Amino acid sequence: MATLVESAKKAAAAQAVHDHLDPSYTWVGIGSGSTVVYVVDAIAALPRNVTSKMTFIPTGDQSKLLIIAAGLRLGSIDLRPLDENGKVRPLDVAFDGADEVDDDLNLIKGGGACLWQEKFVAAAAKKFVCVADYRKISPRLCTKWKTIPIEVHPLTAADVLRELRHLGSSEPEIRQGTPNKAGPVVTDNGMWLIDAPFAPLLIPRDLSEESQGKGTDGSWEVTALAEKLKSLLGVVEVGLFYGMNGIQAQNAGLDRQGQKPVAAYFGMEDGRVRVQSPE
Ligand SMILES: O=C(CO)[C@H](O)[C@H](O)COP(=O)(O)O
Repeated sequence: MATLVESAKKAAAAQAVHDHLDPSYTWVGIGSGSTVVYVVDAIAALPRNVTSKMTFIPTGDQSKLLIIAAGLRLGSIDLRPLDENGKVRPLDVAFDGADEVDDDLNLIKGGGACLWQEKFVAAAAKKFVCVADYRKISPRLCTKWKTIPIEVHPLTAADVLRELRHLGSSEPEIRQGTPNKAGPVVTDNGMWLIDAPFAPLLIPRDLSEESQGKGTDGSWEVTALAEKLKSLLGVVEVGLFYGMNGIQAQNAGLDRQGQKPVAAYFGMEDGRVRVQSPE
């Protein structure tokens, strides 16, 4: 029998696919993790004449195998077509899970070690839709999921750990593959992951104009911390999804800048699905 959490994930996935996978779409991003399995199930259950017109772009080896197993057409993020103006055509929609979602739709991702490709796919989509269960809802990031996953080049890991301690992360650690692999987890991109604990992060409305990205107690605002982490030599990507969503970025005339979802779907304990949209 499905557990409460699994039923919640499944309900959220079904609702998100129903609401956001328009039959006219042709390019669809598929994220990573256990919730995305239900997204793929919901898509595979659609009529074949709908899904056969679509190409599915994975965010790593797990989703690549899911797409193939479901009999859907596999594409690759680096093989997107160009539009009539020579610009790379955005994905119509991308679905992915999250480890924590705050009041402002900022996310922590990377619990499944796929964050770099996940961010590339999310940022390449007009609409990125987050699918999760009730455990992921949180007013501020690093409240329930207490560490930020950071993908680093292995040669730089020791230096990045030192820098993280300077930035206020208590005891950042290289993620280990135990018990399935001796030594560090190696990502789909051949990198290592550092899990960096931080005090709960702030969102812009917590701060005054002159705060410069930090609260009076020294806690970081999401964007300020994400940009600081990204600036460290050897950091490939940070598991904070922040800033604008794809639609907001397009409206601002930007390409590939949207990282936040246009909506987060949460399966709840009582069987309902709660939808969180930008305020
Ligand atoms: O970011 C991720 C993988 O890197 C996942 O989307 C995240 O960890 C959520 O996973 P799950 O659906 O299993 O809870």
